[in-house]
Amino acid sequence: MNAIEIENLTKYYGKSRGIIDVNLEVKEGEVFGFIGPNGAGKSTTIRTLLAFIFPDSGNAKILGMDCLKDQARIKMNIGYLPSEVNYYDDMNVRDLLLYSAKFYRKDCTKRINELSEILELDLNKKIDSLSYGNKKKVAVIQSLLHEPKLLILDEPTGGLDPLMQNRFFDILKYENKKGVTIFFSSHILSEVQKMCNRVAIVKEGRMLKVETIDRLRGEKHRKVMVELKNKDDILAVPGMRNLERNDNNIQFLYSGDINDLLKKLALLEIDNLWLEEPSLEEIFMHYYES
Ligand SMILES: Nc1ncnc2c1ncn2[C@@H]1O[C@H](COP(=O)(O)OP(=O)(O)OP(=O)(O)O)[C@@H](O)[C@H]1O
Repeated sequence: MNAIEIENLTKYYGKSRGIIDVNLEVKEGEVFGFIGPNGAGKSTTIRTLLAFIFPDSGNAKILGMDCLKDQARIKMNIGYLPSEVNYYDDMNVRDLLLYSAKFYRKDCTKRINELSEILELDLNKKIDSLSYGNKKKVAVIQSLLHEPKLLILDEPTGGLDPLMQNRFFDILKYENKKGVTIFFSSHILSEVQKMCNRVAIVKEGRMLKVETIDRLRGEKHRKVMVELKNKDDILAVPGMRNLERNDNNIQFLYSGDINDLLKKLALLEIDNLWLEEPSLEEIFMHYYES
């Protein structure tokens, strides 16, 4: 079964575009990344899934349940971490977490204690007195305390320092090993690379591509930098893209046969040559550029 199924989902805010015709399937047990620049439509997709806002057209299912009709049942089975956390309350952290646990009709005390220990969060502190990062930890625990089958995380690492980000990722890896599906949005490629099996790329409200991380890497993109002796020489090989040229220096991404490239290069006088593995950021860049 798919943990998430989105079909032709469209949402406008008045006349302005939120998301257009988004289709997506996330399989049970996957760690799925949802990546795109600011304003691409990640949060809109997630908020529509959670029925915080309503789509203009299309539909979505979570764990086989309809996102609009079955939203109460869905909320019992998923954990959600919003990108921005806001708490205004003079409760202490423990009471707030126990209060949210009541919604699930479960005793979550042990789990709250374990998670707060891993994240070094003092449960006796008043929620109002916490820094943003510590409030984010409260939200992380809130999303996990009832042992949900699916975690929906909207830019989850914002506000957590690098040590806590690592602990958080360790928690996610552990949960995933237990079978929990994880769907998380991010504009930070390295964290997607670290965590995900598959990734969907979203741009200007539309889905551009769904790809496995292995495939993206396996497409054998190479970053090529050539310093030519003669600035008028031309280098053109099928498979070149993101070409940047500055007098004698040429830089591009190459996904063709390396032998074809070497044959072309052998015809030119070259001062220097670098071949590198591009970062995912560089591989993705052409999806983001028009
Ligand atoms: N409440 C709103 N009213 C009007 N337009 C909105 C609203 N929320 C989002 N939008 C618009 O919808 C589009 C998608 O925004 P969304 O927040 O979903 O993107 P995002 O990918 O989550 O970006 P970010 O990383 O900046 O949160 C943007 O053009 C944004 O301006």
